[in-house]
Amino acid sequence: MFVSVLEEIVAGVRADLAEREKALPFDELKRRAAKAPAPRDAKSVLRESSIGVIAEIKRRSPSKGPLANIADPASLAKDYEDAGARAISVLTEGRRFGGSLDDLKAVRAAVDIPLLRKDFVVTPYQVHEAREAGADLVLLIVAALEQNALVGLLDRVESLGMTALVEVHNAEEADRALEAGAQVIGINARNLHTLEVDRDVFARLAPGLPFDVTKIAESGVRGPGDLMAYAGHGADAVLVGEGLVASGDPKGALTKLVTAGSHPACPRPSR
Ligand SMILES: O=C(O)c1ccccc1NCC(=O)[C@H](O)[C@H](O)COP(=O)(O)O
Repeated sequence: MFVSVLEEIVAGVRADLAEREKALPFDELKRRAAKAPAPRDAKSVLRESSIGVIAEIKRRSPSKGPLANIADPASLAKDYEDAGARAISVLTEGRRFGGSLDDLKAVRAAVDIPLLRKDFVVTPYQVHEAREAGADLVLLIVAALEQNALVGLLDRVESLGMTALVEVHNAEEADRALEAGAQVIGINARNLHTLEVDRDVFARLAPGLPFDVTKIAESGVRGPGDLMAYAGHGADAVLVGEGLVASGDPKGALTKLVTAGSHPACPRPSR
């Protein structure tokens, strides 16, 4: 039987999750999450009048292997914040991306802008973990979730005051995201089953989304030209990992993107 990359990742995530659930009962986790400082209003931050950048902390990936030796994620996050990132994405998956919830906690202590827990969230337990670690946004990948689970997790994220970034890669997934009530939709250029990157997916799907849905272009941004192209197709923000962490100068690379995004010649998100 063919097992896709996404299915393999989710199987590992579930195994690791079972260990954490044994170590910390759900009720206790919920109590701790309820005591965390209130989440930031990421929705408003992502709907400013110029295209924004969500800068990602990404050590390695299934598609590229090792990308960057990030010994101090808090310091990288501070550089991102100083360079004008609108939000920071922290990959917390350990096996394939080398991330952790400790990374998220360290980043939370270092910056004030909204934080995304970027992981393969399949249970409510992970949503409360995200809140406890200080996340303001939680990624929900439509391709990894049955519709009932997607609806339940989205509701859980919002009931904790956070924002769900609901990720899609094709028209059917976009319909499912809208039916579930998603208000912030990430269109990922990367097919998570095959790892192929097709930057044209955003241009194909974004026009079919309602104008009041916030649209994030994910993956494949390697420089200002890609950001400008996504802006031309109506993106409110781009989510960038490899193009920053593997550049040798993440702060400089982000500054170039932010400068391009705020240039008068850069198309503005349409409202
Ligand atoms: O990056 C991967 O290889 C990958 C493989 C399987 C599932 C998810 C994967 N990446 C997560 C992401 O969506 C990206 O980290 C994010 O969009 C940034 O992409 P990029 O700028 O191309 O690093």
